Amino acid sequence: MPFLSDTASAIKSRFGFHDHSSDPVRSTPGLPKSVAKEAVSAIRSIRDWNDDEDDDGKFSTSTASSNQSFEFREDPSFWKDHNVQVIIRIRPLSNTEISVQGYGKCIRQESCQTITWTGHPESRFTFDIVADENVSQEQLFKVAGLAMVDNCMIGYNSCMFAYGQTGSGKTHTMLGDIEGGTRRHSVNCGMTPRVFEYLFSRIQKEKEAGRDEKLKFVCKCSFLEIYNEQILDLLDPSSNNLQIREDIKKGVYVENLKEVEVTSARDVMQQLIQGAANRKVAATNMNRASSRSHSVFTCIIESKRECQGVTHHRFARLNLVDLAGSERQKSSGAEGERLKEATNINKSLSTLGLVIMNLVNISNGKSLHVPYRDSKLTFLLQDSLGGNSKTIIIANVTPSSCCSLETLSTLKFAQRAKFIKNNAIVNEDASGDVIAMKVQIQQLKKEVSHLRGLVNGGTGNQDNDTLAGGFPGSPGSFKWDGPNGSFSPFISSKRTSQKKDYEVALVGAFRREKDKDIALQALAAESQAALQLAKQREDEIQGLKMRLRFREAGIKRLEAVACGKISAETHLLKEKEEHLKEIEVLRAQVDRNQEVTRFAMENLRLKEEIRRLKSFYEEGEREIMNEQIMALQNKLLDALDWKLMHESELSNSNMPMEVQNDDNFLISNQEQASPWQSSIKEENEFLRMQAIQNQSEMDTPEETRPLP
Ligand SMILES: Nc1ncnc2c1ncn2[C@@H]1O[C@H](COP(=O)(O)OP(=O)(O)OP(=O)(O)O)[C@@H](O)[C@H]1O
Repeated sequence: MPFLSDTASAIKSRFGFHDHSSDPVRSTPGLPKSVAKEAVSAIRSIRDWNDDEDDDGKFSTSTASSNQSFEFREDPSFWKDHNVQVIIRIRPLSNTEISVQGYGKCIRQESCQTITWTGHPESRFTFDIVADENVSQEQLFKVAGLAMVDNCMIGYNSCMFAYGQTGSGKTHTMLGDIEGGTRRHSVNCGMTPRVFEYLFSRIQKEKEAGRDEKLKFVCKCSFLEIYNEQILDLLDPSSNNLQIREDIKKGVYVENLKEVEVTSARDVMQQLIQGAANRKVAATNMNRASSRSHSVFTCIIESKRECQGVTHHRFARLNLVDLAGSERQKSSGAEGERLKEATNINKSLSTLGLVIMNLVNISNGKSLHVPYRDSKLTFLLQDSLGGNSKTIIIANVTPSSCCSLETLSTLKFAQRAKFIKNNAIVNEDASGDVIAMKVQIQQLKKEVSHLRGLVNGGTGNQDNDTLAGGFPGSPGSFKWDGPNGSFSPFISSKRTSQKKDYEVALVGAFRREKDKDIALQALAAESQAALQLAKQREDEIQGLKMRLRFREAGIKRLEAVACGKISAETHLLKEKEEHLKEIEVLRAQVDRNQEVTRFAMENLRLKEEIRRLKSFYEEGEREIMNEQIMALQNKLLDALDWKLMHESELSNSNMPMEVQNDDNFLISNQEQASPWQSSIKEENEFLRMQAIQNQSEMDTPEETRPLP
């Protein structure tokens, strides 16, 4: 079983550190170039981030002491194919739990992805990652947080939810020890500070790498709390009951929510500490625990890159959400504000559950309304649930058997969430000054025209902006032939003959296909006939049985006649009646005689054969054969003409000049040569007549041809 001592190398390989150090993008084929470029810089940043990591070695030492641990086995290309990731985080047993319930546990981890709830009945769950109690804050960040920041840098909206019952470790996961500073100061600092430390280190690297591109980043943070279906601004506690608005341009946003520009992880830490303190004060003032409210820390990351006069604008929203405790709030006995609070907390979480359930059903093909607007939380985070976002859900559980049912409920929630399908897109657009755009359009036009030129004749006239020559495949257009785009009349005639060959092949193929169809039909008819034969046999057996019964009845009657029980007359009448019936049965059998069936089948087959031959003759190949025969005939006629011409020349050239001018002598000379010449002539004439006759026969329709 794999141990966490392997985790560091697993994480390294996940991000392609050792194998593809020179070309890290190779592990993610098919990425667009810009995204690939981002990935390269992301991986470089991770490497740098990893290099100055002070507790890298601690993974193995801290986990070596554990009983049984599992490595994180996340697919390196996970976010390329998925938009929602569900992680289970198991926290260690607390002293209180040990004192109440001892070391009894309600869950058993089976692998780095599976976990079994050991209650009754035992239930096994599979998730993207199961992080056991030995997984440190740093490890969890490296598996979940790094990728989330990378996604944001590419321009994807990202969201991380911490879900679980009170005390299961949500705040520990999302914030952890923030008073102690970032990871450099405290091993217990949670996801949020680590995320921002990494985010700003990446921004710094990007800026350094793209100095010539005038790269600018603007990050703005906000921090809010939803309690009792009311929104409180944690960065400005004087404004509460803020309203959620929706705008085509902005999407869903909180009106009048304070946004603070941050330029470093330290800035973010300040805001986080400030917000957390305000949350505590608000909770004390209202006499309630902070676990009854949801907190949402949002950072909007905008980047502007100027390149050749065009501004590329990228935008990503990062939401880090610490949800209220998922246990059911007791409303029995509660009155007034407490009752309202219990109802609202249940409402927001049950709406979250319903939204997830409906999203799962929708992904299974059902058409359902998703009640995003039924709670402030789901309305605000609707993009993160089934929308334009890459979302991570960390479901926190306690292993203690004293919280068995709550843990089961969290596992079930997480299981459902696994089926949510988001549709994340890169938020990017480009704008620029008109002249730069025009230049670009002009260049693109030239490129298009150049390519068209290549397609239409190989000259690739760059200045030709028109569509001269037509599109490839249109009549009169030439096809591009090979990389040099050559074209010649020889190729054209070759193509024509090739075309003819293809036509011939096609006709043959069609004919063969038709033959097969006919053969299939014949087989079907044969099987039909066989079925009929079987039925006929069945009928025959029935007939024989009937005749047997008649015979038995006859014997019985004869016995009765012998005993004097019935008269001979009655017997004969009955016998006659039965014989008539038997004759009917036999007649029916004769009608369905085997021989008849065989002949019928033979008949059927012959009919098909005739049809097939007829179609073969009438279609396709008949014409081709005719054409071929005609071509041969023509060649024969040409050859004969040539032969005749040359023979007459030959005979003339054999004569002496003086003799040629003498008519009498010519005649006598002709007479001299006549036996040999006339036989050749006759032969030629015969062949010529034969050829002409053949040709006229070919031209005459079949029906009108005389019978041989
Ligand atoms: N993975 C962990 N490792 C060590 N300690 C943990 C871990 N998870 C939680 N704890 C500790 O458990 C206690 C409860 O955790 P935490 O306050 O984060 O729970 P919570 O789910 O946020 O509760 P609430 O809903 O009340 O805010 C804290 O003392 C925390 O330090």
